[in-house]
Amino acid sequence: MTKQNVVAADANSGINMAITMAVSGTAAQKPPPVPGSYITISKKKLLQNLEINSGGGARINSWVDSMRASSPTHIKSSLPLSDDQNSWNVDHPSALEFFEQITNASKGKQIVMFLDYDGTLSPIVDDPDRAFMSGAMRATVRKLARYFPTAIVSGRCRDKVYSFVRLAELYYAGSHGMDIKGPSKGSKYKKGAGAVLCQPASEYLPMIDEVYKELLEVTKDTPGAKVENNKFCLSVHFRCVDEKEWIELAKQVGSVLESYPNLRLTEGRKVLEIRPTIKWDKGKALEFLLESLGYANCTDVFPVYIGDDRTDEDAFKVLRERGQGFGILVSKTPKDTNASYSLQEPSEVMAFLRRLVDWKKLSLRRQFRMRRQLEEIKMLLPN
Ligand SMILES: O=P(O)(O)OC[C@H]1O[C@H](O[C@H]2O[C@H](CO)[C@@H](O)[C@H](O)[C@H]2O)[C@H](O)[C@@H](O)[C@@H]1O
Repeated sequence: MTKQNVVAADANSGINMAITMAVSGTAAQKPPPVPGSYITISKKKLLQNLEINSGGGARINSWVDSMRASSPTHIKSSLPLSDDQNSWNVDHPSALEFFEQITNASKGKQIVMFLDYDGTLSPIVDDPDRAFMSGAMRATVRKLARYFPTAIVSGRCRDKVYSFVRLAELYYAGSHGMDIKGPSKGSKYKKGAGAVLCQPASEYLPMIDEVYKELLEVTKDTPGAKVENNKFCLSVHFRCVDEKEWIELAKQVGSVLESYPNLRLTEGRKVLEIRPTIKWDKGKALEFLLESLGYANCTDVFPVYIGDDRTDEDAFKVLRERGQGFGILVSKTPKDTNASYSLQEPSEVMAFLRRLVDWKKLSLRRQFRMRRQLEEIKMLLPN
């Protein structure tokens, strides 16, 4: 594990490590995963290693110690952050500071915008039901969608994220991309008039509902735990759970998932995410949306994906592999990422989106002026 990766650990790295150790054995056997990385956990292994049935109390205590030791407050104080920060700034420069480099790279191409919601358009808050985006952000995204096809790609249920964003002219990919719908009105990029375009996990709906109820039941006595039904996937939030209870919560989740081999567990920001094992993620959703917009095999498309979470890495990776456009990671601290640029927080995302709109307006005006001048020159020329 590099120093940079250690510093990058989000505040949920503790439970990350607990689950990783639950999966892979003790801390000494294997290093914890790179904090920015995307982990998929086999429920069987999770359960076995948590030793729910064989009373692995001592081991669990040592996990808790590791969780405490790995939380950013403990690490930050003992590492020279500035070195990491410096190399991070070089490798993932600010998309605001390097704005011209970005727009130059997009010249002659159609920019398509992909925006994650939580932590990108709205600040992270304790209560997931109150993660509202500001009116100013909404106005900015509305303007953005006038100039570029724009999609919201979220782990949340599509209806829920729509109720926060409230812009009918956008594409929405909810449930980590497993529920995609086109703009219902007001978009020149509209395809399929608000139709549901893709729901690759629809057969999982009854199972997800069942697991939701079971998770509600098993976690009901864990103060601060919150289970969120995101339609094709579920979230178990531990942001408000005392660190001492994290292992217990992981056990509770493991005990339910044991009976569902077709579901997998991944992690977000202080949240355990349960979803179908199908090969579908935000990266696949991005590809699907590009295809729906008619840019499947185009070289003149420039997708820009802005996100803050591990699940956004799938989309960053797709862009890197396609060699098209780029990802922007929203983060204040260095993280292991496939994004090319960074922005620190939602307010910077808004500033970046505004600049993009202003830049586009200006270049359209320039194009218009040039066309008019050409027309005038043509008129002056003899036939
Ligand atoms: O893909 P996203 O739009 O980023 O959704 C990922 C998860 O976001 C939400 O949880 C996160 O934001 C909450 C509100 O700020 C915060 O309380 C929580 O700790 C974060 O993990 C959402 O509630 C989850 O269902 C999404 O999976």
